[in-house]
Amino acid sequence: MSVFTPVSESELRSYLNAYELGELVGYKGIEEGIENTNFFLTTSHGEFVLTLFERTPAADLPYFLGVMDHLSRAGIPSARPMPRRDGEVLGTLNGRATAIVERLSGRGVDQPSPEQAAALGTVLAKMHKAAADFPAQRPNCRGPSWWTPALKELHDKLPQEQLALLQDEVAYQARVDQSALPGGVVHADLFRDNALFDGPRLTGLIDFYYACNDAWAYDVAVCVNDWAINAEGCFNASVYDALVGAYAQERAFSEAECQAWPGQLRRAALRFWVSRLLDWHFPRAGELTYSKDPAEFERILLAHRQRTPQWPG
Ligand SMILES: Nc1ncnc2c1ncn2[C@@H]1O[C@H](COP(=O)(O)OP(=O)(O)OP(=O)(O)O)[C@@H](O)[C@H]1O
Ligand SMILES: N[C@@H](CCO)C(=O)O
Repeated sequence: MSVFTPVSESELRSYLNAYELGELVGYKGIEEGIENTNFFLTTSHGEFVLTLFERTPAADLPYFLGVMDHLSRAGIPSARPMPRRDGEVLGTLNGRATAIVERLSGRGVDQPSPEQAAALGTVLAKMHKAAADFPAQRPNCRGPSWWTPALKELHDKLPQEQLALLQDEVAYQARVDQSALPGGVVHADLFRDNALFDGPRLTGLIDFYYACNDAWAYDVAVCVNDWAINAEGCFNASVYDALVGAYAQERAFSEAECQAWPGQLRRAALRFWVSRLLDWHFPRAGELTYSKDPAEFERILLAHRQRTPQWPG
């Protein structure tokens, strides 16, 4: 259950006075999601999602909401933030920074078909191109300056073998030159639960709260690790081919990206292995939600270190 901050009907009615979204018809807490408090809202004007930001740093919210707004205006299926009467997209409710965005149709997928993976690849490449003129910048907060102290924190929690693997991978990543890779705004967390589908049609990209400026190939690698590789580290060849093939058709990888591809897959695996280890060993006080299994990403990283696929093409 992920309603960390309850909201009463009267609090919500009063909060909605700041918007031009009509009368409240109903609302319901959303159980999925482990970072923020989310509600589905129905008003006389339509369907929306209300988010009370619990963990996301307030200073970054204008960037995230700006990216969503920019992309939805460019025809990418991301939820448009609803402006308040004063023109702002952020408000405060029960002590939390709060936003209302449009509710997108569709549902997440657990086992994507090649068709759905291709739809994701196409939209991801379009998203990268559409955000190329987004003016604001935000560095990736899950890079070397984050995982180096994270490993120190984890030092006493992990067996020597895991620590050695993590340290070796961090050392490898430090030798990779990212500067030659083209990039821009990336989603950076586009797992299966952050894409909504209606059958084969991709109807929504959600949860832009790790979006940042980074290499585009890294964003593709984050997707591949979750969409095309199972928890044992085995590739699903048809999903992989469909995803990267559709991406490449929309935006071809440069020579530098092709060469960097194996390292990007490893970087993406390292990032989520470390964040899951932190969530596992240092759960939030009062946490009621489950932590995701860190070992999945250990296996994925090991698989990449043993036999990484080259970029097809
Ligand atoms: N704009 C939207 N349209 C439709 N459904 C949405 C929208 N935003 C969120 N949802 C629903 O709410 C759920 C939780 O949202 P989200 O994934 O953003 O949660 P979170 O707690 O902020 O992040 P995380 O997934 O990292 O835990 C999603 O799984 C989806 O069902
Ligand atoms: N997508 C992440 C959680 C949210 O950042 C994971 O599966 O570890």
